[in-house]
Amino acid sequence: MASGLVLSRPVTFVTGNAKKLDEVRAILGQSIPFQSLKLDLPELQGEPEDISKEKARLAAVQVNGPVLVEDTCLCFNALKGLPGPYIKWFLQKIGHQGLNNLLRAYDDKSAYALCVFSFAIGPNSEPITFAGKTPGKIVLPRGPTDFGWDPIFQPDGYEQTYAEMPKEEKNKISHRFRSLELVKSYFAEAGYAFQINNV
Ligand SMILES: O=P(O)(O)OP(=O)(O)OP(=O)(O)OC[C@H]1O[C@@H](n2cnc3c(O)ncnc32)[C@H](O)[C@@H]1O
Ligand SMILES: [Mg+2]
Repeated sequence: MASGLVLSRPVTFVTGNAKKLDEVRAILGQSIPFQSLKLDLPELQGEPEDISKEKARLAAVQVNGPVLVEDTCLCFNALKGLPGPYIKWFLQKIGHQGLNNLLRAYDDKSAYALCVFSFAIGPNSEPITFAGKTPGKIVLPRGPTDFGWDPIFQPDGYEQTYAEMPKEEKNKISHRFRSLELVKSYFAEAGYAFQINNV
């Protein structure tokens, strides 16, 4: 077997969010074999990369093996990147309308979606991060409301919000897709393979 990133177990993608898992499955296809585990990991406060890395460390301890996690932010330029990693709580408390209201005092409605994947080989390894970004703007909600802030995010160059787009279209341009492109290149360059009986 060629040397490289040879793991004794497949990677486990750990998330508490079923919609993320659906997208990761659709985007990765057969390119990286993985299993999933539903766990709501505690999250640090701070910079997106640090939050994502810490999630990976905690996940690797729980799984005791190789893990992928991600943390997703929605960043308003007028608010210097906030709500950013705290978007989940803002969305839960004030909803789509409240998020629009936050920007009423500003002409600048531009924003970006940021997804930071982290990969850790195991509980004792330093996680590696992969950040994907999609620029856009915050609009009044349009489209189905089944996934987070999709109805209020309209990516640059599109007339539709993420929620209004066919899933395949979102998955070609999304923050998650862009981050996963980097993950895929990393695994391809590292010569990823997993061998059940090795190690
Ligand atoms: O277990 P984890 O993976 O942390 O799942 P989570 O739902 O807690 O996710 P985050 O901590 O990354 O918080 C991101 C918030 O943004 C939402 N979200 C994530 N990706 C999204 C996307 O592509 N479109 C719309 N909303 C999204 C998600 O539902 C959360 O409310
Ligand atoms: Mg979370």
